[in-house]
Amino acid sequence: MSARINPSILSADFVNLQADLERIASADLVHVDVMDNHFVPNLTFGPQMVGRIQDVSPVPLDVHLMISDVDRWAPGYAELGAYSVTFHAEATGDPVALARRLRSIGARAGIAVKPGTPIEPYLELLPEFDQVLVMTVEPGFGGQSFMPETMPKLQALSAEVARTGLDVWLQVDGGISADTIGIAAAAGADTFVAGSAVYSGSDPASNIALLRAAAEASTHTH
Ligand SMILES: O=C(CO)[C@H](O)[C@H](O)COP(=O)(O)O
Repeated sequence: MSARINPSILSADFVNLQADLERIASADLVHVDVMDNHFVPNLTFGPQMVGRIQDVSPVPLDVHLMISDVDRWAPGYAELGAYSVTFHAEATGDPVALARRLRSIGARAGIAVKPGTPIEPYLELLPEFDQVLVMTVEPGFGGQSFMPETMPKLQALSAEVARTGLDVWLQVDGGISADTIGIAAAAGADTFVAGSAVYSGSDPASNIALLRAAAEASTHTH
């Protein structure tokens, strides 16, 4: 497996964002955390800012919407050219309709689940999605500890992907570091969001390489 590493710009310097985007040019995608201070108790930015990130980013955008009223707002992120748009299962009554809308605009459609949300209702819907994001912390803030109790959800998803042969990426987000990435990879994740672990220290490119190697080593072992 080739592990995808998507740095989260929640840990970047918002005042020097263009420079911090250029420092992660070796990443697969840039993970863009949109928060509305309603769905989660934190606030980042909206479509205008994401549009400018899209203009200058050296890698395509993996937009993670931690917002309410997602049926209204998500299509706009696809329209501005995001490579993928992920919304929370908890924020919509009709995830299939929204995923179809995102795909019709040209974005990859992703569905995310908080740590307390079961994955079983979504397993049979997998053909409707390009990626599933299993949150490994409560969404809202960077720098939290990885929750290993979320791993059975990845194992269930991974088994379903293997059974069906679908090309659905399995993403984890929260507390991913060189110490924890192998746990998620062994459980079936192939796409890894990391904020603190990428932007801590002076060399994000080395951190990305370290995370990629740790994920791939664990996948080959298991
Ligand atoms: O979605 C997020 C928070 O809700 C962030 O992407 C995530 O927390 C990344 O931060 P870290 O790697 O430091 O845990």
